[in-house]
Amino acid sequence: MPGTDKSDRSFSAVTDQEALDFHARGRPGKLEINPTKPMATQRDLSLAYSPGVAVPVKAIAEDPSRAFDYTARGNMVAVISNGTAILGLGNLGALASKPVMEGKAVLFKRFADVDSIDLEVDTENVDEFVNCVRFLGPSFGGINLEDIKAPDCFIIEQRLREIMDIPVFHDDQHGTAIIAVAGLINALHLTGRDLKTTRLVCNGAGAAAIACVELVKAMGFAPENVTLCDTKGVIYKGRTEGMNQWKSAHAVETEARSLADAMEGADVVFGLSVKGALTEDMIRSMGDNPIIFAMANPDPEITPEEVAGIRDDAIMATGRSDYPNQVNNVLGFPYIFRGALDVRATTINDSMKIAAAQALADLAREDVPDDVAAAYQGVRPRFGPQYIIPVPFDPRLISAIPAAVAKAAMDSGVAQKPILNMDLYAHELSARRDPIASTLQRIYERVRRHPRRVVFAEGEEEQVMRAAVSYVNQRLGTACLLGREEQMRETARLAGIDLDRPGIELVNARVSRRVEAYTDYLYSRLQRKGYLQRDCQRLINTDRNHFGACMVALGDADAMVTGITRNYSTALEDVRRCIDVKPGHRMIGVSLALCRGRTVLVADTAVIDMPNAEELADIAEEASGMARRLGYEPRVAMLAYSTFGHPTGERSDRVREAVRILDKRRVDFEYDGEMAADVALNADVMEQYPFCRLSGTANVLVMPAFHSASISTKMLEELGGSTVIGPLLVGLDKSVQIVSMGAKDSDIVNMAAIAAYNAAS
Ligand SMILES: NC(=O)C1=CN([C@@H]2O[C@H](COP(=O)(O)OP(=O)(O)OC[C@H]3O[C@@H](n4cnc5c(N)ncnc54)[C@H](OP(=O)(O)O)[C@@H]3O)[C@@H](O)[C@H]2O)C=CC1
Ligand SMILES: CC(=O)C(=O)O
Ligand SMILES: [Mg+2]
Repeated sequence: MPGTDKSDRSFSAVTDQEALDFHARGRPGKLEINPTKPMATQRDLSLAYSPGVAVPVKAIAEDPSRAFDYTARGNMVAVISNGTAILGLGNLGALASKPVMEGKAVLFKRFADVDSIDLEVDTENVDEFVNCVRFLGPSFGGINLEDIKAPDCFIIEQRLREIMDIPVFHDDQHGTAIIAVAGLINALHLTGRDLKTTRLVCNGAGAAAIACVELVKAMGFAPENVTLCDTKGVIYKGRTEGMNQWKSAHAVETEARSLADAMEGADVVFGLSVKGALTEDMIRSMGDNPIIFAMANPDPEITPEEVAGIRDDAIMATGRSDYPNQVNNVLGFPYIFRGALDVRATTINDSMKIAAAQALADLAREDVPDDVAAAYQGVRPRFGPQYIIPVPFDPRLISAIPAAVAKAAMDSGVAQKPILNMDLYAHELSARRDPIASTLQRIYERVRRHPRRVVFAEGEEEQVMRAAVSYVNQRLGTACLLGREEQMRETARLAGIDLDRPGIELVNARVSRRVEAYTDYLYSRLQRKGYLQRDCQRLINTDRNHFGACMVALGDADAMVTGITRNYSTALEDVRRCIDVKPGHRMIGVSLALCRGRTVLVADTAVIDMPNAEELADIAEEASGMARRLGYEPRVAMLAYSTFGHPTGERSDRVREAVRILDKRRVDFEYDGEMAADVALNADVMEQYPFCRLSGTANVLVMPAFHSASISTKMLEELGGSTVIGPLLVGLDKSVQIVSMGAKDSDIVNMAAIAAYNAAS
């Protein structure tokens, strides 16, 4: 079959403990609320609260549409569940559904910049549930119903749609149907099938299943070719047991009574039931080139490995992210609501759903550009059986799907605020993408393609062990944990960490056969700096930074990460005794600051205390090289307290001189200065200097000295709510990264991945 690649689980599953730790760490759960206006002064309080707040209150009372101007309503969606059908886990109650609902709320934000809050409603009574939700309408721009069992979900959604004037969308029905249909359109195309004669069996007759079969019939499937099955078997005409009106509407005349009967010769099977519901015999009995969407979560009705074991002509999809072809409603709900909110749609109608499905299907057929390939494990996918649908991290989704949905809303007359310039809208949509996620994604995917052996020097620390396990689980390479084996095993046992897995190596410096080689190497470097052979031997035997750095220096490992037990400068001194600066380069620290959707690189945040003009020019060169390696085209601002000569002062002269040096060096990136931070970062302020050579606001900030770099990045983090990654060490001959003391396991993995990435580049 064209385009078939070897089936490949793209990245690791997580352990139960990792999942619990992830949710428990820091502030428990996955969500918090942040104000969007300052609330610092008496005046702020007077504006935000009494008396100022009375003004928008009266305006909204006069004209309800003003709520979209003066409140968060227009970008706010509630994810509401009673927990009666949580994923494929069944009815576990409202409270137990909260992790899933928080997760959906976070996905709204992450993928489409929609603010979202989860609401768990503790009732299984349909009237109570409807009443609860209907009165919440003024709070939200949309309602996303989730994991409510059939048939209650049909009644609830229908009634809420009738009484509410905002979009009400049951994700498990329509979200799932839209994505499944998008995948199906492409799978039918690849197998050359005509949908009028294609036979589909759907196992499960609940929320997701009923919506899917309704949509495939709306697409043109013949009703007699679509067979629904539930726990009682085939839903045939005349069946009475376990029926309801929604199932009856899809009952067929057939002799088949069991799922196995129905599957014989079928072209397509949709699994929307529970783990393991499809057997190998059933799959064997299907027609040629069968299309198998096993969509139960978290575990599918049958696994891709099981299918691959019995036939090689199937197009296989699951609801999970760790197999190719993820048919999951995460591809739909964030973007569908984004489009609906942006045109202030009163509802999400069939035209909008079909537009979303078609846009998704079309996207999978397009060539994948370079910057998108990273989202696909760095392997550029080609439309085919292993790639019938884009992955959730595909950065094109945010512009393609909402635009299609918004246009369909306008064309079908449900948009209250039409978009006038669709090109501009597509551009605005792309700007909503979270840039750090793409950057880290790119780094991780590149390392996955070139897995690296990384030394985790502080291997006895619990969070370092967790980071090492995560590094290996994510298929980034081998993790060498340095430490005393007994100590590491005991700590791991107490913390419930499993170190006995392929890819984790425990390295004890005291008994290593490489001690002699490392000692000789270190002695050759330090003998004229006051060190005796036995001093070097002691360093190698007892100091893990020295041992680890020598592993990297002598090629026994590709990269190293350290830093949680020692301050940065001490760790750096240890490393520098073993590793040189790359010839022709200067060692600096670059921090990545991510704030309100913007990423800036700040340098030098680690090494040179008070750089002279020459050194500032070097910093600009190193930082711009790093920016390029991370996928940014550098626009470097040489920062000072003054801008282009005013006010004057010795510190600014040095920065101005650095700009002249860069001019002489004829470097191949944009730079200018000296300039103040607001000129560098604010386009309106920059406009006051029309001669400024930067083509846009700066994305690389060269600070005049270490102290200003360190102070400003820490302030950004503590006061500005920015995420700061780094300092990343740049310019060393071998790849080493130093985390800050007390770093969390997730920070350590990120740094290990960056170290591995630098080793590869
Ligand atoms: N990939 C995705 O994006 C999505 C996947 N899903 C998955 O679909 C499944 C169903 O979810 P949802 O529709 O919301 O839940 P519902 O509770 O509404 O429906 C469940 C349906 O599954 C049927 N069922 C349960 N066990 C079996 C079995 N062994 N054989 C045949 N049918 C069975 C039930 O039959 P009966 O009517 O006889 O009780 C019922 O019809 C879940 O696994 C969920 O994770 C859901 C939404 C999105
Ligand atoms: C994905 C989803 O919504 C579900 O499995 O219920
Ligand atoms: Mg769901």
